[in-house]
Amino acid sequence: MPVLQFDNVSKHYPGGQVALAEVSFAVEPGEMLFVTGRSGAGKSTLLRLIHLLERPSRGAVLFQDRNLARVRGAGIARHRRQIGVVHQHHRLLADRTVEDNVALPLVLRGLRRHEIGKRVWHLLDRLGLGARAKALPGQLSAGEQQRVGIARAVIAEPCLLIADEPTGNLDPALSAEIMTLLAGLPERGTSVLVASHDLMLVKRMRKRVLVLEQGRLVDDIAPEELADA
Ligand SMILES: Nc1ncnc2c1ncn2[C@@H]1O[C@H](COP(=O)(O)OP(=O)(O)OP(=O)(O)O)[C@@H](O)[C@H]1O
Repeated sequence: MPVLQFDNVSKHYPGGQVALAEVSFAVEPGEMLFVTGRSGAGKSTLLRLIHLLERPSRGAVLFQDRNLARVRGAGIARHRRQIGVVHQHHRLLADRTVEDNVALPLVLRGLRRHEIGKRVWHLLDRLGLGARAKALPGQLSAGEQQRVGIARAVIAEPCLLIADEPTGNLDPALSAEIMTLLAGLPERGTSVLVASHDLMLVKRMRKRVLVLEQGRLVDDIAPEELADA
């Protein structure tokens, strides 16, 4: 069963702007893929539909075989808890330590303090952030801040991780590092969907690539096709 499926999805914003037009694709458990395209191609809209910040004008978005059109009210927060989100700007809480920021999704799920501490420290260690656990976000470099943002997004082991331009404000070397982290970090079984306009960087990752052009899905490139890119 795909973790995520877009079935002929169109999105028109009020005012008539067509952001997505008849987009169909499926994402399997554990798959990593990129969505790329120029500014305005519809990448953010696609992610916003998954996170229920927008609703399709036509067609259906299915998450684990469930049509999201049926998810309403309190179900929206429940749905969002199953998805990890990495933002372009990390959106960490400035007055909380790295450790507390990463712990937050587990605190919201009501896990015991001891269990939270264990999981947070284990993940921070894997990310090379162990020594920064007690620092405030403002005391970290941009790359470190983004790594903390990723840690927070994956700590609760979501079945889907989505990232909108996660390297938007980082230099090329750091961008590659963050993309590699996104590809390798999630537990097995977590699917990862990353929106990025940086086609060169995306191609180098050798993963499946969806290409959007003015809201249309014009290409769905398999990793094998990128072997010589
Ligand atoms: N809230 C909105 N109201 C009206 N039009 C919108 C809205 N959000 C996006 N759009 C339009 O929909 C189209 C797709 O926008 P979207 O933000 O999804 O593209 P994008 O590929 O993520 O672009 P970028 O890389 O610049 O973030 C654009 O033409 C945009 O102007």
